[in-house]
Order: sequence, then C-alpha cells, then structure tokens
Amino acid sequence: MPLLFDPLKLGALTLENRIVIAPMCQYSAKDGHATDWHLMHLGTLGLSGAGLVIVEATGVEPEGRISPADLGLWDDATEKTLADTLARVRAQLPAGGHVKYGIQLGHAGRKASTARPWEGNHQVAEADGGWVPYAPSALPFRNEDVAPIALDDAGLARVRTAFADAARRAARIGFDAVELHGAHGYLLHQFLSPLSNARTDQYGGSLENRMRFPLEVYDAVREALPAHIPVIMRVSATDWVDGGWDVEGTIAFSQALKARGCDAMHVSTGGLSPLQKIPVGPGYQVPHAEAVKAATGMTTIAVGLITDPKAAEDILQTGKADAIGIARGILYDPRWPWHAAAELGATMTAAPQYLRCQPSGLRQLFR
Ligand SMILES: Cc1cc2nc3c(=O)[nH]c(=O)nc-3n(C[C@H](O)[C@H](O)[C@H](O)COP(=O)(O)O)c2cc1C
Repeated sequence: MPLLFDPLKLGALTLENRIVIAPMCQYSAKDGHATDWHLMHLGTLGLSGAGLVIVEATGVEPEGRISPADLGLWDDATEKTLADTLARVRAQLPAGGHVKYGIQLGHAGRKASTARPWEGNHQVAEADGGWVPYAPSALPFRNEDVAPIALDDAGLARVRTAFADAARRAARIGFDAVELHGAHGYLLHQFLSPLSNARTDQYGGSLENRMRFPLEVYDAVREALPAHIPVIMRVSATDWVDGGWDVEGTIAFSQALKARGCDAMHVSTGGLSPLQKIPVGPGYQVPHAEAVKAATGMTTIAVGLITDPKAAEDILQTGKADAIGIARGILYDPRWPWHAAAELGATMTAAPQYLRCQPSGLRQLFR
C-alpha cells in the first residue's frame, strides 16, 4: 500500500489517508454566514477521496476577516448556519463518513478587510462605517495601506477569547480538527515576524516574546476544545525577506507547540511582506516541512505545488513530511485522490452511492 493511502493519526483522530485539502477562502460567505456555495463546495471536497478537508480561513471576529465575504464563527447565528451546512453535507456522504472535516480559525490582523460587508449586497467603505484593522504594531502591510491600531492588553484578551470561543463553536458543530492560521502574514504571523512586530512590551522584541501571543492563543484554543479534537498550527516557515521570520524561528515555535501537545504543523511560507521573493516551483515549500519534522519529530503537512501523485508519495517515503496538503490541484481535479490511488495502485474504501449501485460499469474506472 502506498504511504499516501496509509492512515494517519492526529492525536485521537485517525485520517483514512494522508491527503489533506488545504484551506481555501471561497469569498462566498454572506456577513460571515456559509451559503449554498459552501454546501456545494464542501460536498464536492467530501467526495474527493481526501482524508481531511480543512474548511477555509474563518474569522473569529468580524474585524478579522481577510475579505468581507469570508466565513465567520463569532456568534450563535454564524455557528448555526455552518452547523446546518456541515450536517447537510455529511448526510449525503458515503456511509461511514470516511472524510474528516477540520476548520481553519484565523484573524487577518493588519491584512483584514476594512470594509463593513454586505449591506444591501455591496461593501460599505471604511469612511461609510467600516473599521481600522488591529495588529501587533501600527505598521501597515503596504505603505499605502491604512495603519492598523496596535492591540492593547484589552484587545489581546478579546482576540484570545474570540479564538477560544470560535474553537468551542467548532467543536459543538462537530468539526473533527481545528487548524490555527499562523501563516501568510495574518495576525499570529504578524506577532512572530520582526518585520511586523515592533512592540516593546512582553509581546515584542526577543523571539520568546514574539512567540508569546500565538502560544497564548494556542493554549486558549487547546483548553477550549475537548481532548479528542486535534489542533494543527499552520505556519509560514519564512517571510522570504532578509531580517524576517525564518526557519530557525519556525523550529523554535514548533518546539514550543510540541511541548504543549500540538498535533501537527502545516508548513507554508510567505505572505508577511510585499517585498517577498518566492522561488515558486513544484514542491518548493517541502524543504521547510522537512526541516520542521527533522528538528522536532512533529507530524508535518507539506504543501505547495504538490500535484504529481508519485512526487507526493516520494515526499512521504523519504520522510520529508507525514501528509500532503493540496489546494489548487483539487480545484483543477476534484477527484485527485481517486486518480492518485489509481496511479499508485492503492484501493479507496469510501464509495459514493452511485458506485455501489453501478458496480460493473463504474468500478472499472474507480479503484
Ligand atoms: C483560492 C485559494 C484560497 C486560499 N485560501 C486560504 C485560506 O483560507 N487559508 C490558508 O491558510 N491558505 C489559503 N490558501 C493557500 C492554500 O491553502 C495553499 O497553501 C496554497 O494554494 C499552496 O498549495 P497548492 O499549490 O496546492 O495550491 C488559498 C489558496 C487558494 C488557491
């Protein structure tokens, strides 16, 4: 059996295989609420054959959205809509419900949308009642962006609580896993990187201080969740800018998370600085996942232009990572795991109803 189709344990959770659909914003939520698009999209991903689907970056408070049309999980109403959506999706999946659903909880910090969304189906600009984003320091992403407000102690406490509350809601909804968005230049990453964190209090300066708030958020989320729900941390292992966040810092952060029982690291890169120069190519972020895994022994998910099943299998066989994250590849080929299974000679067990009713015709195409 190829390793790609070997089960993987994340804490108490067992994934049927090692294919993880990475979170992808759908820009289709309405005032934080899931819509029929999510029903269709998450249903499609549920039939993909992947072991874990991580639902898109979901704002823990309205001011933490990347776009006005991001999902939110900040009140009873958004929780109910997402709970209904997930329940309706799961009701249609093959018996046994092999696919697991996780959710990425995030806060965009200085990269948040400043528009108050969806009033009469169009965005309301900041001047008409939007907001100024929050961040570790009053440093905008781009010079031309509005300078964010540096979070004070009350703001930090509010955001920590918002993460924990959203995690509690995710558990109530029935998500199998929670991923924290510590990557791509959003709030938690902004604390880690010296390029966006110029604080002079206990949350800025030394590496230990810069890691403090993201670790506090992790602790609050871990405490809010029942023990059977694993927590994954998504990181950008480098800012791809001199003087920025780097692999050494990522390893130290991973070690601190490992000591706290974090179940896996999902290793991406970039997003913190507009000056980044990323050498994009097949598997370009795999060395970062490999470095984290080698230094910490943690379960790692490698991601970034891994589209060839044999290359994915090779990453696992050579011990560079424990699971493969795939995003655009799934949009291009929503049955990528089935096709990978056929190419690698593996057997998939989850079968939609049409396969069971039409065994002779369709089984020749699916393994
Ligand atoms: C449409 C789209 C939306 C994305 N939204 C998110 C997101 O919500 N959270 C996140 O961490 N990454 C997001 N990403 C990044 C992906 O998760 C992934 O890291 C990246 O696309 C590289 O993987 P790939 O080469 O398999 O696409 C998004 C990517 C795409 C293409």
